[in-house]
Amino acid sequence: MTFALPPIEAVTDVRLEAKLRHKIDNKTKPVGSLGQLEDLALQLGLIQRSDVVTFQDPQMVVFAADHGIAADGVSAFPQAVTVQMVANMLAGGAAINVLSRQHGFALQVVDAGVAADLEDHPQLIKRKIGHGTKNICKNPAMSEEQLHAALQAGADIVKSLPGNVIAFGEMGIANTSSAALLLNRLTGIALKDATGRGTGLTDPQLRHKRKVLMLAILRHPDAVEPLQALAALGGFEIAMMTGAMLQAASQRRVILVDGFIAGAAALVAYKLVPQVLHYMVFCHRSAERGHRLLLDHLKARALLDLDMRLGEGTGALLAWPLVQSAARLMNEMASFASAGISGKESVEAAMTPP
Ligand SMILES: O=C(O)c1ccc[n+]([C@@H]2O[C@H](COP(=O)([O-])O)[C@@H](O)[C@H]2O)c1
Ligand SMILES: Cc1cc2nc[nH]c2cc1C
Repeated sequence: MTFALPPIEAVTDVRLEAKLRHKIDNKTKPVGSLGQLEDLALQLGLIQRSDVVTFQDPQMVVFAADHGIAADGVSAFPQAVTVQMVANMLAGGAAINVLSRQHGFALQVVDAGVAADLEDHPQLIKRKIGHGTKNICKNPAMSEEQLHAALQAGADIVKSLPGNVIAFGEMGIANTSSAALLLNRLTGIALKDATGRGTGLTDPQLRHKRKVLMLAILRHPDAVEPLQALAALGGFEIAMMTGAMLQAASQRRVILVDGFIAGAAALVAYKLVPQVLHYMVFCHRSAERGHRLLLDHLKARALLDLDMRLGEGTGALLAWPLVQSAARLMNEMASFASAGISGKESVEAAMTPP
């Protein structure tokens, strides 16, 4: 089975963009004074092809999987934490549960490739591609067949979910290693700079991680195209998020991107279909070293910078009130004309000698 890249429309409607800019610029505020929220309002309007932005049934999806490279001591935590944290999420106790409840997001957890098997649960979507990836220091993470199955599963999951906003999070011990390797391979950013402390490595542990990742990258010299790199260096959750993001964009849904690992999936999706970027809101900048460089590469600016590095989708949901505010400001704020407020033209006229 080969995953067919879904068609994604660019949101470049010049007339609509002019209309939206006019609406935003004529609101009762100095032009540009709502800063990044104005760009966000414009983006939301372009995605929804309307100057009134509405959100329905927001979805939070956490993709979980294990990584063979965890055996090489690249994470501060053991592989078993992946399944344990999935169980915590299904019991309602993880940070992402708290934030999903707070912000009214329906939460689903996807078993994309957790090493252990999980019991059925109403919030668990079982799409296991394998029991963890192979150790990428020795082998490609997954076969081509597994890669395409993961991309397709991600797209299927999005198709099965309602709503027009979807937030992407993940859980997978050692997945900052895959994210760093993908960042290096797809952008040329130095591996040393792409590699960070993840769940909290000490200095000597970080040095060890860098050595291990150098071996891993040298093991896959030919995996240069995005899909080849994803199969060789990625993870089941990263590949599934990539397919899911592409599908979400093809359905013109707003994509809320969490931290470094969700960002790596976004990067792969962008390298496959650049227009996908129009649908993405980069919600926060993680403390993980490579995330800043990843966002710079995408010329993206995140909404929040709170030194967070948890993953799960937590940064995405913390930014949600800002996304809602951008929409409401666009929808509800008065214009100079409707409020009867003088524009700066009257001052300019007074300053011009008759
Ligand atoms: O989202 C981030 O930016 C982020 C940064 C560092 C760590 N994490 C989370 O921590 C795990 C990966 O860290 P590590 O050290 O095991 O590679 C994984 O479960 C991620 O959700 C997440
Ligand atoms: C406890 C814990 C919770 C997490 N949530 C996402 N990644 C995580 C990694 C660890 C180690």
